[in-house]
Amino acid sequence: MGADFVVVANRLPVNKQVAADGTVTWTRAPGGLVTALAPIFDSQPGAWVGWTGSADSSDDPHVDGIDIHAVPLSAREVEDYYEGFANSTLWPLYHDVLVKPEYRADWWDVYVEVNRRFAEAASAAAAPGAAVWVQDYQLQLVPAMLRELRPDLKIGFFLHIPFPPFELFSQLPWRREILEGLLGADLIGFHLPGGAQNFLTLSRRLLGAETSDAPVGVRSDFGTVRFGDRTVRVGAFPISIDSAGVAEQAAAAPVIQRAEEIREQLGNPKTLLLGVDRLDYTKGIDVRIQSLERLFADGRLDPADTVLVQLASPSRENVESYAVLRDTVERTVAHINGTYGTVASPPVRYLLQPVPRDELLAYFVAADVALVTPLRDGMNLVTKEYIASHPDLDGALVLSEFTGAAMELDAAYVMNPYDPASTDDAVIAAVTDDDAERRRRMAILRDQVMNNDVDQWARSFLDTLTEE
Ligand SMILES: O=P(O)(O)OC[C@H]1O[C@H](O[C@H]2O[C@H](CO)[C@@H](O)[C@H](O)[C@H]2O)[C@H](O)[C@@H](O)[C@@H]1O
Ligand SMILES: Cc1cn([C@@H]2O[C@H](COP(=O)(O)OP(=O)(O)O)[C@@H](O)[C@H]2O)c(=O)[nH]c1=O
Repeated sequence: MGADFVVVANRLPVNKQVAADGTVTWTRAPGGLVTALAPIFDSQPGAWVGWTGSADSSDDPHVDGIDIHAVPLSAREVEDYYEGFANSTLWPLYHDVLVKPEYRADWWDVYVEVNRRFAEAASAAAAPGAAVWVQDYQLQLVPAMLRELRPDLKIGFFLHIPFPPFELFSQLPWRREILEGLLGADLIGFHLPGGAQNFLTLSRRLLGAETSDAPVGVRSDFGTVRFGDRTVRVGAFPISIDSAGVAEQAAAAPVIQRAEEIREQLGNPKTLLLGVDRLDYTKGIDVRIQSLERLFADGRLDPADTVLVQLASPSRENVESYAVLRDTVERTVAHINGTYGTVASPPVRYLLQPVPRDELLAYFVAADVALVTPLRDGMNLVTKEYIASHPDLDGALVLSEFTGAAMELDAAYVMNPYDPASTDDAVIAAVTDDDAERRRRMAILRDQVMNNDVDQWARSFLDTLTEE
């Protein structure tokens, strides 16, 4: 039978709970993608193909409204496919080579094998003529593998991270295979027109494919690649959040009360700065902490009335570059607190734990300034969540120009994370500008975020994929 709509992603949208008596229950994970696709799953039979997140697990999760197809991964596959090729080769290569990508043929072989398994699971899950939407860099070979198994399907692919230019992508020993894998799709989506443009150039220069010349627009003016006897469309679809949902949750009385409590617990500082990230070297956590140290040293900010809360969620902990980053961040935090703090009031509060949704929203509400300073980031949803949490137009956003979000949110205090002066000046302006200027900027940011939500993202991609 099969489903008319199938999502294929590295991770399944499920949470596992084990009761004291060992009973296991599964719930839908409240992530962005599953929220965006919920109305689509509610209106037609839908399936989701993905990994549970645990190695060597025989878990077979069930949740309401989505037909879950778990793809099990062995411990060795997690090492070679997920930590290896996905996160030690592709992730750094696609993020401006911020750390040196490792090119290993044994990792590549396992990446191919795991992608084949995902393609087979998707093929088994899909009804005749179904729309299948493949997600992200972990699964770039799935479109072509799936097309070979099921030429009847409409296949879409969306890349959630930046797509690099010719000069960087060409380093990859398997560059042709990746492009050919992606070109199995009918529609390939990127966050930004620049990523789509890079893909067109690479298809032309590395595969000799015939490509369109006109600039790619946002949700419009799609590019084309003629590949074999098919024409593949290429477009820009910037992802967003459930803007109204976040705004509503952030305005709830318990969240507001918790926000006040947080400020009180921090000693009611004049300025509360906030960073919220996976602990990833792309996120520029070190950039903002070093800026704070300079601003204290130069006397431009007073450590007695400024607090930075950095919430860092552990990520990819078995990958060495992540361990190195953790060490750097923790040494810098200790240095600033040792130099500029007192025992009772260290200026940097650092938490290395995933923070649950409601608690996170309370931090967004509480913060005077959000510091989003990545060296490179596909979009950065935290940015949009912070904006949606400030209906009263209080709050200010310092935003790196190297995030996808910066294309839409240029009313933020935009900074260059590679330029210490630009970073410091943006932080100071966000902290010291008068209320009128901060509110003027926040009003423009809110207009953009509230009028462009994740539902629009999903619908615009899927409508484009399925239109005749
Ligand atoms: O699954 P993990 O290895 O734990 O990593 C978490 C996710 O990180 C990446 O997120 C990206 O997608 C966001 C939404 O489009 C975007 O805002 C952000 O800039 C990207 O970094 C990754 O792409 C996902 O596949 C991971 O699940
Ligand atoms: C640190 C932290 C984050 N979240 C939530 O996770 C996502 C992060 O999305 P973003 O696009 O900013 O970046 P990556 O996908 O990680 O590269 C966002 O929705 C955060 O609210 C969380 O729930 N808990 C955490 O501790």
